[in-house]
Amino acid sequence: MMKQGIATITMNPALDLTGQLSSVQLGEVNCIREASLRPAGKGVNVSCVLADMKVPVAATGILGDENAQAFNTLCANRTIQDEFLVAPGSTRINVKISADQVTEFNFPGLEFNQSVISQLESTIERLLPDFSLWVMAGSLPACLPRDYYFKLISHLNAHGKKVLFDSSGVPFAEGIKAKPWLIKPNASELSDWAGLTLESPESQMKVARELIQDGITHVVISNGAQGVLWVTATECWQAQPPKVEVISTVGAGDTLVAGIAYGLMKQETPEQILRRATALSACAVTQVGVGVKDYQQVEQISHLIQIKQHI
Ligand SMILES: Nc1ncnc2c1ncn2[C@@H]1O[C@H](COP(=O)(O)OP(=O)(O)O)[C@@H](O)[C@H]1O
Ligand SMILES: O=P(O)(O)OC[C@H]1O[C@](O)(COP(=O)(O)O)[C@@H](O)[C@@H]1O
Repeated sequence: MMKQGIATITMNPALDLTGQLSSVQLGEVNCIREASLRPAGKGVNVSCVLADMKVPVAATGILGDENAQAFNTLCANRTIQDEFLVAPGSTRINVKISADQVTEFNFPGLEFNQSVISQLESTIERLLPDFSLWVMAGSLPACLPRDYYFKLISHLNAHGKKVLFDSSGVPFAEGIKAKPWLIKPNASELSDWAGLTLESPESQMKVARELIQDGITHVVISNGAQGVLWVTATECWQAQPPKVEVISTVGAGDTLVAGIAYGLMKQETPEQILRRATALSACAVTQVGVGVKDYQQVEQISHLIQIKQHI
């Protein structure tokens, strides 16, 4: 029987090695004040937030067998259905340095062969009857063809599934050709794709409407501290978070995706969905690592989100 839950696919998971210091001196020795190493990657992060919100969630993707344990433990601790496959080698480590701003180093990822790709595809096949909402997020490791998301999204679409897709660069450009149900580029990823500088809500809305005409249902554009613009064929909503203390912006986009997925799954109104999702992502930047740490803080911030509907 179909579960009321969400499945996530992370083709390129990562351990995030996060360090904090007051300022980075390029070309010098920089001593890190606080450090942490956590299992992450876009779909993994989305899964953590959803699991914290008590959504049944299954997470799949391909890990390196040398450091898969951290992900397996995360799934066990957060009650995430662990559907990860392993291939020989090490899952990549991405480095995130928080100083006056965050500098991120995202590494290319694991190399694996066709046999593990076939295992992943069989896993997806097995999960298909259980989940109607699928989140596919992040980069693609170099061993996969650049249009691999096109293939996966087309397959899920053919089975009547709703795909929430968040990627960048060529994998994003190729993936959206399959018309996922929802996409969540940030403003700069959308600008890169369009070959334009999309700074104003009006210019973003125009490009979003073109994508919608082409067959995508929801275009959610995230804009850092400036919030979110959500466009459908008939509506356009904008959310502005309040000013918050920023500790790390890593995982803010993934938290937003989780919040939107949650509200859509619960069939809430666009305003309810956007208010909570924006609050969740604003709270995410006040902490290191993803997850809902303080529900009261989310509730308080949700009342401070300014929502506007464009007519
Ligand atoms: N400085 C900030 N203050 C409040 N909310 C923020 C801040 N930065 C990000 N957010 C929230 O997180 C969402 C995603 O952040 P963004 O940086 O646009 O995504 P991505 O991580 O995908 O690049 C934003 O739309 C916003 O709601
Ligand atoms: O798959 P990519 O695009 O290389 O990104 C992976 C990185 O993005 C993150 O998922 C964070 O993403 P967001 O800041 O966009 O939410 C990190 O945990 C991870 O290191």
